Amino acid sequence: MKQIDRLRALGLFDSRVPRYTSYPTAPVFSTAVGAAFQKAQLTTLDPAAPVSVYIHIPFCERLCWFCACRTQGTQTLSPVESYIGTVEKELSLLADILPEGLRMGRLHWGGGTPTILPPALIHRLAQSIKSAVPPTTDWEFSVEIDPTMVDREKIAALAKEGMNRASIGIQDFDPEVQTAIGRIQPFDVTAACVADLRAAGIHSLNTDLVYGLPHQDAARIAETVDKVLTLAPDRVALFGYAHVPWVAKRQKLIDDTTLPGDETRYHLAELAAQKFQSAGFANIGIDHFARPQDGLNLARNSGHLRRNFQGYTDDHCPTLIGVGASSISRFDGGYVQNAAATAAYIQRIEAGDLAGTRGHQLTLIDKMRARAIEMLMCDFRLDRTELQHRFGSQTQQLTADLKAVMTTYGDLVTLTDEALVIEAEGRALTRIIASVFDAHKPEGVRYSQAS
Ligand SMILES: C=Cc1c2[nH]c(c1C)Cc1[nH]c(c(CCC(=O)O)c1C)Cc1[nH]c(c(C)c1CCC(=O)O)Cc1[nH]c(c(C)c1C=C)C2
Ligand SMILES: C[C@H]1O[C@@H](n2cnc3c(N)ncnc32)[C@H](O)[C@@H]1O
Ligand code: MET
Ligand code: SF4
Repeated sequence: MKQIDRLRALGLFDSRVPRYTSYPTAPVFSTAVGAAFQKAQLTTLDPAAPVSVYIHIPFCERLCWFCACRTQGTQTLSPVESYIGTVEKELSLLADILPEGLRMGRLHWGGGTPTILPPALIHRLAQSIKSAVPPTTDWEFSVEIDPTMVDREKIAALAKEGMNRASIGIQDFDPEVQTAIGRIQPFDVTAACVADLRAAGIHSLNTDLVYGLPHQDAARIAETVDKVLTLAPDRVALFGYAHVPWVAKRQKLIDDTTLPGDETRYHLAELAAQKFQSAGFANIGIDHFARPQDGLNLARNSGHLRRNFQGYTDDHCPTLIGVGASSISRFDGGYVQNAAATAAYIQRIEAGDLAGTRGHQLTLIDKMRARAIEMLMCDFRLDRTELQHRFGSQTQQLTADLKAVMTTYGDLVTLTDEALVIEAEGRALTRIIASVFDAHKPEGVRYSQAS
């Protein structure tokens, strides 16, 4: 049987499984966990362990039709300015309850489009964050940047506040693909943005690409990859297009008859991956590539690669504090998500409350399954020895799942007393294999395709 037919028979094109940027995944969160839990977790943080901070900016000037991120369109700055005022109030609520001496090891601004902020607002927001949670001396500050919505002044403002990593959205350079996703982004504009970021001292530059977009074919994705290579990024994310118009309503603007079929989609991903490998990039997890000396590859090589809401990371801070509408915090005890709609978030903060509305309290078994799934997503290897060391006899709970994986995926995986390993030919099935260890699969949630 051809490899692709074998993968098809095992459900590659029919399975609908999460991307496991957390376990349990966000759709499983319940309203039983909210602001009270958030407050309890924040007040009891260990001040000696630096935290990561994520700031969500849910605004874009343009709304790309393919995009599944939580964001809203705006043509004026007034809602953005008033939102930043609310974020500052949330930061001061946090400062009131966080333990004395706590430091920020990582800061990430995402969205939406953080670069919709003019320089004055960039400075204001950065200062408010630093006064709520002062940075460590070796902190990292990364920002998601839309090359069509940024200029030298904004980059200079971000660099002055300490930005040392950046991630730019590219998706695809082909004009017909860009038209079909409602996102026009000339190569020249992107290249100028990259030059400005490098001149500002960015040492780790990521580019986001998407395969499976309307009208994409082998020649077009190959040309996009060649153009991306001329920009010399340090990291590349190559996401499979998630067509979920029932979640992201704006995707209804995409004519689904122009989407590449399952096999084409698979070959587009393979082709792009091969080109990045030939250019010297290392494979990172299921959908990232990194230069050998980039932190992401160093983390992978030393077994320190982790998965969080932004995808793969070398962040080692145990706690993530999410600030802004819909942002998710991760504490040792569990996850809390702020009110998702911007209006509801503003109402909560302006009333003087924390904005947590949904979440999940982690049991010991959840933590073990979370780590098992993270290891498969990061290393294609579930290290039984590590789990045994951390979770003792609880690991027996995984025996039936390990057996089920062996029965179904047979020669694509290897099971020993030390580890379950997904072999190279089986890696396309990683999300599906990880889902065997998911004990919280929700009823009625329709995830995107697994390939
Ligand atoms: C920044 C971009 C994206 C974020 N999520 C997605 C992208 C591309 C993709 C995505 N997330 C979800 C789905 C649907 C189910 C699936 O196919 O896996 C898709 C296509 C689910 C999801 N992820 C988060 C939440 C809250 C949900 C539930 C759906 C919803 O209510 O939106 C977590 C989450 N996703 C993103 C962020 C910034 C985030 C946490 C704050 C962005
Ligand atoms: C933050 C990054 O998420 C990716 N992104 C946004 N929407 C989708 C989607 N529907 N499917 C896959 N990737 C997506 C883009 O590459 C963006 O730059
Ligand atoms: N909004 C930016 C862009 O599209 C960053 C990636 S999408 C959150 O380029
Ligand atoms: S891709 Fe970026 S710019 Fe486009 S809608 Fe999504 S967040 Fe906004």
